[in-house]
Amino acid sequence: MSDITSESQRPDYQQYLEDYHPHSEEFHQAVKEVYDDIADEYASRDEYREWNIIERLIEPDRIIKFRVSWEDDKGCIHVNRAWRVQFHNLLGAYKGGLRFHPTVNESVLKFLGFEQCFKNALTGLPMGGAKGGSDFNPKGKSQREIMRFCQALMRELYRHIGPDTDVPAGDINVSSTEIGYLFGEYLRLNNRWEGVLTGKTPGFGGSCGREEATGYGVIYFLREMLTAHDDSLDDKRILISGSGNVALHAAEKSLAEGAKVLSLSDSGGTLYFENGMTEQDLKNIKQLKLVKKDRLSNAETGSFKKGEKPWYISDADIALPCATQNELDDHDAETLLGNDIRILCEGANMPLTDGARKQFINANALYGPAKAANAGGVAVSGLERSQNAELTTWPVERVDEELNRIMKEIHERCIQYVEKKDGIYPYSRGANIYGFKKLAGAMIAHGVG
Ligand SMILES: NC(=O)C1=CN([C@@H]2O[C@H](COP(=O)(O)OP(=O)(O)OC[C@H]3O[C@@H](n4cnc5c(N)ncnc54)[C@H](O)[C@@H]3O)[C@@H](O)[C@H]2O)C=CC1
Ligand SMILES: O=C(O)CCC(=O)C(=O)O
Repeated sequence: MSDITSESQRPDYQQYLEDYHPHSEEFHQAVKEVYDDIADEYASRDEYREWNIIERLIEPDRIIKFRVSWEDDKGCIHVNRAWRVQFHNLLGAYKGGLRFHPTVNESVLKFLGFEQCFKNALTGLPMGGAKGGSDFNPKGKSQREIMRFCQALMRELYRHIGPDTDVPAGDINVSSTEIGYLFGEYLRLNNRWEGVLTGKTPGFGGSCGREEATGYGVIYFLREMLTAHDDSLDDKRILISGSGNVALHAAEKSLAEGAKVLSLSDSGGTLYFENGMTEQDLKNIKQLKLVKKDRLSNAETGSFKKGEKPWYISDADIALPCATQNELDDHDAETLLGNDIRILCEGANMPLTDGARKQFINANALYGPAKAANAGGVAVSGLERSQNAELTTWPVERVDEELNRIMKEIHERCIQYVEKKDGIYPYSRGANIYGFKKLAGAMIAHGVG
Protein backbone atom coordinates (compact mmCIF):
# COMPACT_ATOMS: atom_id res chain seq x y z
CA MET A 1 0.00 0.00 0.00
CA SER A 2 1.37 3.40 -0.93
CA ASP A 3 1.76 5.75 1.97
CA ILE A 4 0.73 9.14 0.66
CA THR A 5 1.51 11.55 3.43
CA SER A 6 3.48 14.60 2.37
CA GLU A 7 1.89 17.56 0.57
CA SER A 8 4.17 17.11 -2.46
CA GLN A 9 2.97 13.52 -2.86
CA ARG A 10 -0.64 14.53 -2.44
CA PRO A 11 -2.62 12.89 -5.24
CA ASP A 12 -4.67 15.14 -7.54
CA TYR A 13 -7.95 13.55 -6.58
CA GLN A 14 -7.89 15.07 -3.07
CA GLN A 15 -8.15 18.63 -4.35
CA TYR A 16 -10.89 17.55 -6.71
CA LEU A 17 -12.86 15.98 -3.85
CA GLU A 18 -12.43 19.07 -1.69
CA ASP A 19 -13.58 21.38 -4.50
CA TYR A 20 -16.42 19.33 -5.93
CA HIS A 21 -17.50 17.14 -3.03
CA PRO A 22 -17.11 19.16 0.18
CA HIS A 23 -18.83 17.88 3.35
CA SER A 24 -18.81 14.32 2.02
CA GLU A 25 -16.81 12.51 4.67
CA GLU A 26 -17.95 8.97 3.90
CA PHE A 27 -17.39 9.49 0.18
CA HIS A 28 -13.86 10.84 0.76
CA GLN A 29 -13.14 7.83 2.99
CA ALA A 30 -14.28 5.35 0.32
CA VAL A 31 -12.25 7.06 -2.43
CA LYS A 32 -9.12 7.30 -0.28
CA GLU A 33 -9.39 3.62 0.57
CA VAL A 34 -9.43 2.72 -3.12
CA TYR A 35 -6.71 5.20 -4.06
CA ASP A 36 -4.34 3.95 -1.35
CA ASP A 37 -4.61 0.50 -2.92
CA ILE A 38 -4.38 1.48 -6.58
CA ALA A 39 -1.80 4.30 -6.36
CA ASP A 40 1.05 2.13 -7.69
CA GLU A 41 -1.09 0.73 -10.51
CA TYR A 42 -2.24 4.26 -11.37
CA ALA A 43 1.32 5.53 -11.46
CA SER A 44 2.44 2.59 -13.58
CA ARG A 45 0.56 3.68 -16.74
CA ASP A 46 0.69 7.16 -18.29
CA GLU A 47 -2.56 6.35 -20.02
CA TYR A 48 -4.50 6.60 -16.76
CA ARG A 49 -3.29 10.16 -16.22
CA GLU A 50 -3.70 11.12 -19.88
CA TRP A 51 -7.34 10.01 -19.79
CA ASN A 52 -7.84 11.66 -16.37
CA ILE A 53 -9.22 8.40 -15.06
CA ILE A 54 -9.22 9.32 -11.37
CA GLU A 55 -11.43 12.39 -11.62
CA ARG A 56 -13.72 10.70 -14.11
CA LEU A 57 -13.98 7.68 -11.84
CA ILE A 58 -14.89 9.61 -8.70
CA GLU A 59 -17.44 11.91 -10.35
CA PRO A 60 -20.86 10.21 -10.61
CA ASP A 61 -22.61 10.32 -13.98
CA ARG A 62 -25.54 12.08 -12.29
CA ILE A 63 -27.31 12.53 -8.98
CA ILE A 64 -31.08 12.78 -9.05
CA LYS A 65 -32.45 14.49 -5.95
CA PHE A 66 -36.17 14.85 -5.30
CA ARG A 67 -38.89 15.58 -2.79
CA VAL A 68 -41.18 12.81 -1.58
CA SER A 69 -44.47 14.06 -0.08
CA TRP A 70 -46.62 11.46 1.61
CA GLU A 71 -49.62 11.28 3.91
CA ASP A 72 -49.58 9.55 7.30
CA ASP A 73 -52.50 7.59 8.80
CA LYS A 74 -53.87 10.74 10.44
CA GLY A 75 -53.91 12.69 7.18
CA CYS A 76 -50.84 14.82 7.99
CA ILE A 77 -48.49 15.50 5.06
CA HIS A 78 -44.77 14.85 5.45
CA VAL A 79 -41.84 15.69 3.23
CA ASN A 80 -38.66 13.61 2.83
CA ARG A 81 -35.69 13.86 0.55
CA ALA A 82 -34.69 11.08 -1.80
CA TRP A 83 -31.80 10.54 -4.19
CA ARG A 84 -30.59 8.19 -6.88
CA VAL A 85 -26.86 8.35 -7.48
CA GLN A 86 -26.24 6.86 -10.93
CA PHE A 87 -22.50 6.42 -10.60
CA HIS A 88 -21.24 4.63 -13.69
CA ASN A 89 -22.84 2.50 -16.36
CA LEU A 90 -19.50 1.50 -17.88
CA LEU A 91 -20.07 -2.23 -17.43
CA GLY A 92 -23.86 -2.42 -17.65
CA ALA A 93 -27.08 -0.71 -16.55
CA TYR A 94 -26.84 1.12 -13.22
CA LYS A 95 -27.42 -1.35 -10.39
CA GLY A 96 -27.55 -0.98 -6.61
CA GLY A 97 -29.87 -0.80 -3.65
CA LEU A 98 -32.19 1.74 -2.06
CA ARG A 99 -31.79 2.59 1.62
CA PHE A 100 -34.38 4.17 3.94
CA HIS A 101 -32.74 5.57 7.06
CA PRO A 102 -32.58 8.98 8.77
CA THR A 103 -28.78 9.00 8.27
CA VAL A 104 -29.10 8.81 4.48
CA ASN A 105 -27.57 11.83 2.73
CA GLU A 106 -25.69 12.51 -0.47
CA SER A 107 -22.29 11.64 0.98
CA VAL A 108 -23.46 8.22 2.19
CA LEU A 109 -25.10 7.44 -1.16
CA LYS A 110 -22.05 8.61 -3.12
CA PHE A 111 -19.78 6.33 -1.09
CA LEU A 112 -22.17 3.42 -1.57
CA GLY A 113 -22.56 4.11 -5.31
CA PHE A 114 -18.79 4.39 -5.77
CA GLU A 115 -18.18 1.09 -3.95
CA GLN A 116 -20.97 -0.55 -5.93
CA CYS A 117 -19.11 0.10 -9.21
CA PHE A 118 -16.10 -1.89 -7.95
CA LYS A 119 -18.25 -4.60 -6.36
CA ASN A 120 -20.31 -5.13 -9.49
CA ALA A 121 -17.13 -5.27 -11.57
CA LEU A 122 -15.87 -8.07 -9.33
CA THR A 123 -19.01 -10.18 -9.92
CA GLY A 124 -18.15 -10.54 -13.61
CA LEU A 125 -21.79 -9.76 -14.48
CA PRO A 126 -22.71 -6.84 -16.75
CA MET A 127 -23.74 -4.29 -14.14
CA GLY A 128 -22.86 -0.65 -13.53
CA GLY A 129 -22.98 0.99 -10.12
CA ALA A 130 -25.64 3.08 -8.39
CA LYS A 131 -27.25 3.64 -5.01
CA GLY A 132 -30.26 5.51 -3.78
CA GLY A 133 -32.61 6.02 -0.93
CA SER A 134 -34.22 8.47 1.39
CA ASP A 135 -33.87 9.95 4.87
CA PHE A 136 -37.33 8.51 5.61
CA ASN A 137 -37.35 6.61 8.91
CA PRO A 138 -39.65 3.57 8.73
CA LYS A 139 -39.31 2.94 12.50
CA GLY A 140 -42.67 3.52 14.18
CA LYS A 141 -44.52 3.86 10.86
CA SER A 142 -47.50 1.66 10.03
CA GLN A 143 -47.38 -0.71 7.07
CA ARG A 144 -49.83 1.54 5.21
CA GLU A 145 -47.60 4.56 5.81
CA ILE A 146 -44.57 2.69 4.49
CA MET A 147 -46.60 1.65 1.44
CA ARG A 148 -47.70 5.24 0.75
CA PHE A 149 -44.13 6.45 1.13
CA CYS A 150 -42.84 3.83 -1.34
CA GLN A 151 -45.57 4.75 -3.84
CA ALA A 152 -44.80 8.46 -3.53
CA LEU A 153 -41.08 7.79 -4.02
CA MET A 154 -41.73 5.71 -7.14
CA ARG A 155 -43.93 8.45 -8.62
CA GLU A 156 -40.70 10.37 -9.23
CA LEU A 157 -38.13 7.57 -9.45
CA TYR A 158 -39.91 5.74 -12.30
CA ARG A 159 -38.81 8.40 -14.81
CA HIS A 160 -35.16 7.60 -14.18
CA ILE A 161 -35.08 3.80 -14.09
CA GLY A 162 -35.78 0.90 -16.45
CA PRO A 163 -34.60 -2.69 -17.03
CA ASP A 164 -31.82 -1.50 -19.38
CA THR A 165 -31.14 1.83 -17.65
CA ASP A 166 -31.12 1.51 -13.88
CA VAL A 167 -32.33 -1.41 -11.77
CA PRO A 168 -32.64 -0.64 -8.04
CA ALA A 169 -32.98 -3.25 -5.28
CA GLY A 170 -33.14 -3.26 -1.47
CA ASP A 171 -30.67 -2.23 1.22
CA ILE A 172 -31.13 -1.15 4.85
CA ASN A 173 -34.87 -1.07 5.71
CA VAL A 174 -35.85 -1.98 2.15
CA SER A 175 -36.84 -5.65 2.05
CA SER A 176 -38.98 -7.57 -0.44
CA THR A 177 -42.05 -5.95 1.15
CA GLU A 178 -40.95 -2.42 0.20
CA ILE A 179 -39.72 -3.66 -3.20
CA GLY A 180 -43.26 -5.05 -3.71
CA TYR A 181 -44.82 -1.64 -3.04
CA LEU A 182 -42.30 0.09 -5.32
CA PHE A 183 -42.82 -2.48 -8.08
CA GLY A 184 -46.62 -2.23 -7.84
CA GLU A 185 -46.48 1.54 -8.29
CA TYR A 186 -44.09 1.21 -11.24
CA LEU A 187 -46.55 -1.22 -12.88
CA ARG A 188 -49.45 1.19 -12.36
CA LEU A 189 -47.46 4.08 -13.81
CA ASN A 190 -45.88 2.28 -16.77
CA ASN A 191 -48.26 -0.56 -17.51
CA ARG A 192 -45.26 -2.72 -18.43
CA TRP A 193 -44.18 -5.82 -16.55
CA GLU A 194 -40.41 -5.72 -16.73
CA GLY A 195 -37.43 -6.48 -14.51
CA VAL A 196 -37.00 -2.93 -13.29
CA LEU A 197 -36.33 -3.87 -9.65
CA THR A 198 -34.65 -6.89 -8.09
CA GLY A 199 -35.24 -8.37 -4.67
CA LYS A 200 -38.86 -9.02 -5.58
CA THR A 201 -40.75 -11.85 -3.91
CA PRO A 202 -40.27 -15.09 -5.91
CA GLY A 203 -44.09 -15.22 -6.40
CA PHE A 204 -43.94 -12.34 -8.90
CA GLY A 205 -40.59 -12.44 -10.65
CA GLY A 206 -38.13 -12.44 -7.77
CA SER A 207 -35.24 -14.88 -7.71
CA CYS A 208 -35.25 -17.73 -5.22
CA GLY A 209 -32.34 -17.21 -2.87
CA ARG A 210 -32.00 -13.42 -3.32
CA GLU A 211 -33.05 -12.78 0.28
CA GLU A 212 -30.34 -15.09 1.63
CA ALA A 213 -27.71 -14.27 -1.00
CA THR A 214 -25.70 -11.50 0.68
CA GLY A 215 -25.30 -13.29 4.01
CA TYR A 216 -24.69 -16.70 2.43
CA GLY A 217 -22.25 -15.12 -0.03
CA VAL A 218 -20.23 -13.62 2.84
CA ILE A 219 -19.73 -17.10 4.28
CA TYR A 220 -18.89 -18.60 0.87
CA PHE A 221 -16.25 -15.90 0.39
CA LEU A 222 -14.93 -16.41 3.93
CA ARG A 223 -14.71 -20.16 3.26
CA GLU A 224 -12.64 -19.44 0.13
CA MET A 225 -10.34 -17.13 2.10
CA LEU A 226 -9.82 -19.77 4.78
CA THR A 227 -9.21 -22.53 2.25
CA ALA A 228 -6.58 -20.38 0.51
CA HIS A 229 -4.80 -20.19 3.87
CA ASP A 230 -5.12 -23.92 4.71
CA ASP A 231 -7.86 -23.30 7.25
CA SER A 232 -11.60 -23.97 7.50
CA LEU A 233 -14.80 -22.83 9.20
CA ASP A 234 -15.03 -25.96 11.36
CA ASP A 235 -15.71 -24.99 14.98
CA LYS A 236 -14.63 -21.38 14.36
CA ARG A 237 -16.14 -18.96 16.91
CA ILE A 238 -17.72 -16.06 15.04
CA LEU A 239 -18.77 -12.61 16.22
CA ILE A 240 -21.51 -11.08 14.06
CA SER A 241 -22.84 -7.54 14.39
CA GLY A 242 -26.26 -6.47 13.14
CA SER A 243 -29.43 -8.54 13.06
CA GLY A 244 -30.92 -7.67 9.69
CA ASN A 245 -30.94 -9.45 6.36
CA VAL A 246 -27.16 -9.81 6.01
CA ALA A 247 -26.37 -10.67 9.65
CA LEU A 248 -29.12 -13.29 10.05
CA HIS A 249 -28.31 -15.12 6.83
CA ALA A 250 -24.57 -15.00 7.54
CA ALA A 251 -25.37 -16.57 10.92
CA GLU A 252 -27.56 -19.23 9.28
CA LYS A 253 -24.86 -20.26 6.79
CA SER A 254 -22.15 -20.16 9.50
CA LEU A 255 -24.11 -22.73 11.52
CA ALA A 256 -24.65 -24.85 8.40
CA GLU A 257 -20.88 -24.81 7.77
CA GLY A 258 -20.09 -26.08 11.28
CA ALA A 259 -19.04 -22.78 12.89
CA LYS A 260 -20.27 -21.31 16.18
CA VAL A 261 -22.07 -17.96 16.19
CA LEU A 262 -21.48 -16.08 19.43
CA SER A 263 -23.32 -12.83 18.80
CA LEU A 264 -25.76 -10.64 16.90
CA SER A 265 -26.42 -6.99 17.68
CA ASP A 266 -28.61 -3.98 17.05
CA SER A 267 -28.21 -0.33 17.95
CA GLY A 268 -29.40 -1.18 21.51
CA GLY A 269 -26.67 -3.73 22.28
CA THR A 270 -25.35 -7.25 21.75
CA LEU A 271 -27.04 -10.62 22.18
CA TYR A 272 -24.38 -13.04 23.39
CA PHE A 273 -24.27 -16.85 23.25
CA GLU A 274 -21.29 -18.12 25.18
CA ASN A 275 -21.34 -21.57 23.57
CA GLY A 276 -22.76 -20.49 20.25
CA MET A 277 -26.40 -20.15 19.26
CA THR A 278 -28.45 -23.16 18.16
CA GLU A 279 -30.56 -23.34 15.03
CA GLN A 280 -33.65 -22.94 17.23
CA ASP A 281 -32.15 -19.77 18.81
CA LEU A 282 -31.64 -18.34 15.33
CA LYS A 283 -35.19 -19.27 14.30
CA ASN A 284 -36.55 -17.39 17.33
CA ILE A 285 -34.41 -14.34 16.57
CA LYS A 286 -35.51 -14.32 12.93
CA GLN A 287 -39.13 -14.37 14.10
CA LEU A 288 -38.38 -11.51 16.55
CA LYS A 289 -36.49 -9.30 14.06
CA LEU A 290 -38.10 -10.03 10.70
CA VAL A 291 -41.72 -10.76 11.66
CA LYS A 292 -42.33 -8.89 14.93
CA LYS A 293 -39.78 -6.16 14.03
CA ASP A 294 -38.78 -6.08 17.71
CA ARG A 295 -35.52 -5.26 19.53
CA LEU A 296 -32.89 -7.87 20.44
CA SER A 297 -33.23 -6.75 24.09
CA ASN A 298 -36.63 -8.53 24.02
CA ALA A 299 -35.14 -11.84 22.86
CA GLU A 300 -35.96 -14.78 25.12
CA THR A 301 -32.67 -16.44 24.34
CA GLY A 302 -28.97 -15.55 24.83
CA SER A 303 -27.75 -12.87 27.26
CA PHE A 304 -28.24 -9.26 26.24
CA LYS A 305 -25.38 -6.79 26.79
CA LYS A 306 -27.01 -3.37 26.71
CA GLY A 307 -25.12 -0.67 24.81
CA GLU A 308 -22.22 -3.01 23.97
CA LYS A 309 -20.76 -3.98 20.62
CA PRO A 310 -19.79 -7.60 19.92
CA TRP A 311 -16.11 -6.74 19.50
CA TYR A 312 -15.42 -6.97 23.24
CA ILE A 313 -16.16 -10.69 23.40
CA SER A 314 -12.64 -12.06 23.65
CA ASP A 315 -12.94 -15.78 23.04
CA ALA A 316 -13.53 -15.73 19.28
CA ASP A 317 -11.69 -16.35 15.99
CA ILE A 318 -13.56 -14.33 13.36
CA ALA A 319 -15.36 -10.96 13.22
CA LEU A 320 -18.16 -10.30 10.70
CA PRO A 321 -19.41 -6.70 10.85
CA CYS A 322 -22.83 -6.86 9.14
CA ALA A 323 -24.70 -3.75 10.37
CA THR A 324 -23.65 -0.44 8.83
CA GLN A 325 -20.80 1.89 7.80
CA ASN A 326 -18.08 2.83 10.28
CA GLU A 327 -19.61 0.62 12.97
CA LEU A 328 -16.17 -0.80 13.91
CA ASP A 329 -13.86 2.03 15.02
CA ASP A 330 -10.17 2.34 15.82
CA HIS A 331 -10.65 1.27 19.43
CA ASP A 332 -12.75 -1.75 18.45
CA ALA A 333 -10.02 -2.82 16.01
CA GLU A 334 -7.39 -2.49 18.72
CA THR A 335 -9.52 -4.66 21.01
CA LEU A 336 -10.11 -7.34 18.39
CA LEU A 337 -6.45 -7.53 17.42
CA GLY A 338 -5.46 -7.44 21.09
CA ASN A 339 -7.65 -10.51 21.58
CA ASP A 340 -5.86 -12.15 18.65
CA ILE A 341 -8.97 -12.05 16.42
CA ARG A 342 -7.18 -11.75 13.10
CA ILE A 343 -9.82 -12.85 10.62
CA LEU A 344 -12.41 -10.28 9.56
CA CYS A 345 -14.84 -10.34 6.68
CA GLU A 346 -17.12 -7.39 5.88
CA GLY A 347 -20.84 -8.09 5.48
CA ALA A 348 -21.85 -4.42 5.71
CA ASN A 349 -20.56 -1.77 3.29
CA MET A 350 -17.45 0.02 4.65
CA PRO A 351 -18.08 -1.12 8.25
CA LEU A 352 -14.53 -0.19 9.36
CA THR A 353 -13.34 3.35 10.00
CA ASP A 354 -10.23 4.30 8.05
CA GLY A 355 -8.11 3.81 11.18
CA ALA A 356 -9.61 0.41 11.98
CA ARG A 357 -9.04 -0.76 8.42
CA LYS A 358 -5.41 0.35 8.51
CA GLN A 359 -4.86 -1.54 11.76
CA PHE A 360 -6.12 -4.79 10.22
CA ILE A 361 -4.04 -4.28 7.09
CA ASN A 362 -0.89 -3.31 9.00
CA ALA A 363 -1.33 -6.35 11.27
CA ASN A 364 -1.35 -8.50 8.09
CA ALA A 365 -4.67 -9.95 9.24
CA LEU A 366 -6.94 -12.00 6.98
CA TYR A 367 -9.25 -9.21 5.87
CA GLY A 368 -12.10 -9.69 3.39
CA PRO A 369 -13.32 -6.34 1.99
CA ALA A 370 -17.03 -5.64 1.52
CA LYS A 371 -16.72 -5.08 -2.23
CA ALA A 372 -15.86 -8.73 -2.59
CA ALA A 373 -17.34 -10.41 0.46
CA ASN A 374 -20.87 -9.00 0.29
CA ALA A 375 -21.18 -9.07 -3.50
CA GLY A 376 -23.39 -12.19 -3.37
CA GLY A 377 -26.53 -10.07 -3.00
CA VAL A 378 -26.03 -8.00 -6.10
CA ALA A 379 -24.79 -11.08 -7.95
CA VAL A 380 -28.10 -12.86 -7.35
CA SER A 381 -29.84 -9.62 -8.33
CA GLY A 382 -27.95 -10.02 -11.62
CA LEU A 383 -29.30 -13.57 -11.87
CA GLU A 384 -32.81 -12.23 -11.15
CA ARG A 385 -32.42 -9.89 -14.13
CA SER A 386 -31.42 -12.83 -16.33
CA GLN A 387 -34.46 -14.81 -15.19
CA ASN A 388 -36.77 -11.84 -15.84
CA ALA A 389 -35.28 -11.29 -19.28
CA GLU A 390 -35.70 -15.00 -20.13
CA LEU A 391 -39.23 -15.03 -18.64
CA THR A 392 -38.21 -17.98 -16.52
CA THR A 393 -37.65 -19.01 -12.89
CA TRP A 394 -34.67 -20.99 -11.71
CA PRO A 395 -34.89 -23.44 -8.80
CA VAL A 396 -33.16 -22.42 -5.59
CA GLU A 397 -30.51 -25.14 -6.07
CA ARG A 398 -29.42 -23.60 -9.37
CA VAL A 399 -29.24 -20.11 -7.85
CA ASP A 400 -27.19 -21.38 -4.92
CA GLU A 401 -24.84 -23.24 -7.24
CA GLU A 402 -24.35 -20.05 -9.30
CA LEU A 403 -23.81 -17.99 -6.14
CA ASN A 404 -21.15 -20.45 -4.97
CA ARG A 405 -19.44 -20.26 -8.35
CA ILE A 406 -19.56 -16.47 -8.47
CA MET A 407 -18.15 -16.07 -4.94
CA LYS A 408 -15.30 -18.46 -5.87
CA GLU A 409 -14.59 -16.40 -8.99
CA ILE A 410 -14.67 -13.16 -6.98
CA HIS A 411 -12.08 -14.71 -4.67
CA GLU A 412 -9.91 -15.58 -7.68
CA ARG A 413 -10.25 -12.04 -9.04
CA CYS A 414 -9.19 -10.61 -5.68
CA ILE A 415 -5.90 -12.47 -5.83
CA GLN A 416 -5.29 -12.10 -9.57
CA TYR A 417 -3.02 -9.05 -9.23
CA VAL A 418 -1.51 -9.57 -5.77
CA GLU A 419 0.76 -12.03 -4.03
CA LYS A 420 0.79 -13.33 -0.49
CA LYS A 421 2.67 -11.16 1.97
CA ASP A 422 4.04 -13.14 4.92
CA GLY A 423 1.63 -15.93 4.01
CA ILE A 424 -1.50 -13.75 3.74
CA TYR A 425 -3.31 -12.47 0.62
CA PRO A 426 -3.99 -8.70 0.67
CA TYR A 427 -7.60 -9.05 -0.46
CA SER A 428 -8.54 -5.39 -0.15
CA ARG A 429 -5.72 -4.28 -2.41
CA GLY A 430 -6.48 -7.11 -4.83
CA ALA A 431 -10.19 -6.24 -5.02
CA ASN A 432 -9.52 -2.55 -5.59
CA ILE A 433 -6.88 -3.16 -8.26
CA TYR A 434 -9.12 -5.62 -10.11
CA GLY A 435 -12.11 -3.24 -10.04
CA PHE A 436 -10.00 -0.25 -11.02
CA LYS A 437 -8.40 -1.98 -14.01
CA LYS A 438 -11.77 -3.15 -15.27
CA LEU A 439 -13.49 0.23 -14.86
CA ALA A 440 -10.53 2.22 -16.20
CA GLY A 441 -10.21 -0.14 -19.17
CA ALA A 442 -13.88 0.39 -20.08
CA MET A 443 -13.56 4.14 -19.59
CA ILE A 444 -10.61 4.32 -21.99
CA ALA A 445 -12.33 2.03 -24.51
CA HIS A 446 -15.49 4.16 -24.50
CA GLY A 447 -13.53 7.33 -25.28
CA VAL A 448 -14.33 10.77 -23.94
CA GLY A 449 -17.75 12.18 -24.77
N1 LIG B 1 -29.36 -6.42 1.81
C1 LIG B 1 -28.41 -6.64 0.91
O1 LIG B 1 -28.58 -7.40 -0.04
C2 LIG B 1 -27.08 -6.01 1.06
C3 LIG B 1 -26.74 -5.25 2.17
N2 LIG B 1 -25.48 -4.79 2.31
C4 LIG B 1 -25.07 -3.99 3.46
O2 LIG B 1 -25.22 -4.75 4.66
C5 LIG B 1 -25.50 -3.88 5.76
C6 LIG B 1 -26.77 -4.35 6.46
O3 LIG B 1 -27.84 -4.30 5.52
P1 LIG B 1 -29.15 -5.19 5.67
O4 LIG B 1 -28.89 -6.36 6.53
O5 LIG B 1 -29.68 -5.40 4.31
O6 LIG B 1 -30.12 -4.18 6.40
P2 LIG B 1 -31.32 -4.46 7.37
O7 LIG B 1 -32.18 -3.27 7.35
O8 LIG B 1 -31.94 -5.78 7.08
O9 LIG B 1 -30.58 -4.60 8.77
C7 LIG B 1 -29.74 -3.65 9.32
C8 LIG B 1 -29.44 -4.13 10.71
O10 LIG B 1 -28.36 -3.44 11.26
C9 LIG B 1 -28.69 -3.06 12.57
N3 LIG B 1 -28.00 -1.83 12.89
C10 LIG B 1 -28.13 -0.63 12.32
N4 LIG B 1 -27.31 0.24 12.91
C11 LIG B 1 -26.65 -0.45 13.87
C12 LIG B 1 -25.65 -0.14 14.80
N5 LIG B 1 -25.18 1.10 14.89
N6 LIG B 1 -25.18 -1.12 15.61
C13 LIG B 1 -25.65 -2.37 15.51
N7 LIG B 1 -26.60 -2.72 14.65
C14 LIG B 1 -27.08 -1.78 13.84
C15 LIG B 1 -30.17 -2.87 12.59
O11 LIG B 1 -30.68 -3.08 13.89
C16 LIG B 1 -30.63 -3.94 11.64
O12 LIG B 1 -30.88 -5.13 12.34
C17 LIG B 1 -25.55 -2.48 5.16
O13 LIG B 1 -24.27 -1.91 5.23
C18 LIG B 1 -25.90 -2.73 3.70
O14 LIG B 1 -25.50 -1.68 2.86
C19 LIG B 1 -24.50 -5.07 1.39
C20 LIG B 1 -24.77 -5.81 0.29
C21 LIG B 1 -26.11 -6.25 -0.02
O1 LIG C 1 -28.95 -6.20 -5.32
C1 LIG C 1 -28.67 -5.05 -5.61
O2 LIG C 1 -28.82 -4.55 -6.71
C2 LIG C 1 -28.11 -4.11 -4.57
C3 LIG C 1 -27.20 -4.68 -3.58
C4 LIG C 1 -26.57 -3.58 -2.79
O3 LIG C 1 -27.16 -2.54 -2.58
C5 LIG C 1 -25.21 -3.74 -2.32
O4 LIG C 1 -24.51 -4.62 -2.81
O5 LIG C 1 -24.78 -2.95 -1.46
